Amino acid sequence: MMASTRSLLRTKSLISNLPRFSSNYKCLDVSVNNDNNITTVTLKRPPVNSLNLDLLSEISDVLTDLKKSKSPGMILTSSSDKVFTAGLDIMEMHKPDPERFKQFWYALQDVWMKLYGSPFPTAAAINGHAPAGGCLLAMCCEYRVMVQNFNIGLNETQLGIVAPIWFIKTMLNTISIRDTELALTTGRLFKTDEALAVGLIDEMATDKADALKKANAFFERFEMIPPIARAYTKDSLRGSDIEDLKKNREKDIQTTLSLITQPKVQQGLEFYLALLKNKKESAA
Ligand SMILES: CC/C=C\CC/C=C/CC(=O)SCCNC(=O)CCNC(=O)[C@H](O)C(C)(C)COP(=O)(O)OP(=O)(O)OC[C@H]1O[C@@H](n2cnc3c(N)ncnc32)[C@H](O)[C@@H]1OP(=O)(O)O
Repeated sequence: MMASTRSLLRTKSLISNLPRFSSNYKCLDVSVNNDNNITTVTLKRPPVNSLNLDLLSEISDVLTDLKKSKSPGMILTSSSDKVFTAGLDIMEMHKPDPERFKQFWYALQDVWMKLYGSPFPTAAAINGHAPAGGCLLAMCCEYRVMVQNFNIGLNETQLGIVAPIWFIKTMLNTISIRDTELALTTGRLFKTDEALAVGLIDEMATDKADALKKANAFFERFEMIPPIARAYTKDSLRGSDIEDLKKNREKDIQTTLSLITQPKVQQGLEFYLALLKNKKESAA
């Protein structure tokens, strides 16, 4: 075979393996780094990237595309300069329509299973606050770099809600049992340096560019590691958590719906929403 034909075939096979991303994402920017083929997925749902059904569905789709295309890795970050994501969209939980809530929760479960269990390596460049569901997404990644002077943590109890067991398992996969218990029962939000001290993040960064540089450097660790060995090892560590949710998926949806619709929980959410609004008014 002529050298030029061989190189053409190689190029064709490379092209067919490249991730094909929908250009129709409304709440995400997706770009591939030409130097290392790592995909950066940027959350882009102003003002605070709260995770509603639309955003979760798009994240789920992009994770499917990355898996199909055998991506060498993904970085998750935000287009905001102060919020990574504010967690679940409280409006999806406040006076929810039951059918919509079920779809919303199903989409969240999907994102968790795909991100926590992704065969490709993942890093979060956390360039802003990451409370609750924001912390969950970051913890699903294998490596976290966080810009100084922001907050991260599972603060659900502060809202009068309970973090589901799979949120808890994700934190247990990240920090110690003791620190998880203290953090969850008090709904603690860690400052960046405090998060580093307990191992909730792996590195601090001065700004987003520094966070992206450090996140990109993480993937160099796998250059000499066969992807299949890497993926199986990750699955050995995380797979049983995912299996547990798969088995209990419907029950998890029903339990969450019945908890979230309790009058006391709804009052707590209303109070919390009012606090957010008051904060804005008193700052003005
Ligand atoms: C019962 C068991 C069942 C279920 C368990 C459910 C698990 C839930 C996990 C979650 O993720 S719950 C969500 C928890 N999230 C938070 O506690 C974060 C709340 N937000 C903030 O603390 C702040 O907004 C911020 C630090 C992220 C950003 O602060 P700042 O930049 O100053 O922005 P504002 O506070 O002025 O917010 C702008 C705008 O956005 C609205 N907003 C904020 N967070 C959310 C949210 N999570 N969902 C929906 N909307 C949110 C906020 O009210 C403002 O709205 P305006 O209309 O006043 O502009």
